Amino acid sequence: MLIRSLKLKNYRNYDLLSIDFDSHTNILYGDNAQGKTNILEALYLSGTTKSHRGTKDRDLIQFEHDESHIETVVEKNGVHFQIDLHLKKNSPKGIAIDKVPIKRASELFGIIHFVFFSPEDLNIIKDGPSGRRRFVDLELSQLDKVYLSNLSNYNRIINQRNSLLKNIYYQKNLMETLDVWDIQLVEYGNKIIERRKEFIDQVNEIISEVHFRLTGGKENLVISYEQSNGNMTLEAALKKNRERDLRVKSTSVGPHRDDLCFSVTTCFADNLNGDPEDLGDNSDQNQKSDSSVDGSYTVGKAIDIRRFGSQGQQRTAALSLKLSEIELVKELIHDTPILLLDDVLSELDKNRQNYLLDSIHDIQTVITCTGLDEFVNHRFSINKVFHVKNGTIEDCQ
Ligand SMILES: Nc1ncnc2c1ncn2[C@@H]1O[C@H](COP(=O)(O)OP(=O)(O)OP(=O)(O)O)[C@@H](O)[C@H]1O
Repeated sequence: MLIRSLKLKNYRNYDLLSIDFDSHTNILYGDNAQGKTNILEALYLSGTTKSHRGTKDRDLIQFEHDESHIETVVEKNGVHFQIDLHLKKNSPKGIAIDKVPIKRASELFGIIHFVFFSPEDLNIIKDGPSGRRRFVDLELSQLDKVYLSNLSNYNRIINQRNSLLKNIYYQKNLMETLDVWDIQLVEYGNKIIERRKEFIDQVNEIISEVHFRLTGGKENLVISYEQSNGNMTLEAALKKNRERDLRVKSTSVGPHRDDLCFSVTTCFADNLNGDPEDLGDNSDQNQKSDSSVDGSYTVGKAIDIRRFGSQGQQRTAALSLKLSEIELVKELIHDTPILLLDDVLSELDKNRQNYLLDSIHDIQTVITCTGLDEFVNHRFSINKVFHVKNGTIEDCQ
């Protein structure tokens, strides 16, 4: 799949924009706050109907306007599709495929798939659980229609249950209705947990090798899904926490409180084979404890890098996660997704930049940056360069 073109009208800081993309590497460069990320956001919106920044539609519309238009032409299996989004200040957005209006965003499924990579993604392990849940939800919402529908039902139920918990404080007779919400919460919650676990299993099949190579053979990385209900069933945990929920007027267990754990084991190689270009900057972070000897290297104790990892270790694991996401999406959709790289290169050291650029040479990519030095230094082949300046674009090649 490829993006061929994008047109914007009254979107963020663009009055009018028309841009044709190359099928390989496209660079948008310019100073800060000129509108580079706005273009990536508009592309992402045309595939998912949502802003990657979580911005509401009304804030995407250009100041002092009531409506905005995004028109994207994509190509899939040699066939062109035109996706139109019509954002309105006071009513839901209109979406059309080839000028035929669609009712549900899920009808866009399968036409286009984006992987968005921003500097915030590099902090996914260091920051709190909400970013990690968001990562899974954003990806699964593009991969799985049923998941998207279960998630929106679940979120609706959580909102209803939380407002009920508040109202019970004033109207005790409402207590009887709590069971009805709990039954539905368990039904959708379990479906979400099951699908997330399956997704994490799929990521694990890829990430261990990616991470091993990225750290020059020094680390193994495994992700596990952590349920807020621990070993209890969701139903039992809801019952157990009911008193507390009523007191704090909020639902304390369920997939909206779950997390991902990132465990790293360090490999102490006596005679490490392969070609560890030394990417690791955290070799002394782990204590050599509880070691067991496995062939030519010794494996240290697993540590939870959310709590005990060095910053470098956390960022490398985050890069492994993103690279694995790209690989997994490729496998699952039997096509290459489109990669949107928002000023990520400047956040990485030379070796990791190299690794990332090498990994994406076969994917259509739109990259934002403030300068072109990184690409020149890496002799990375660029197919199209656009200079972004204050809501206008100049085609440089
Ligand atoms: N609704 C809106 N209407 C008009 N302009 C907007 C709107 N929302 C944001 N902007 C403007 O868009 C610009 C920011 O654009 P963007 O986030 O794409 O910057 P950028 O070029 O990616 O910058 P950086 O390199 O700092 O990330 C700012 O000038 C901001 O004022």
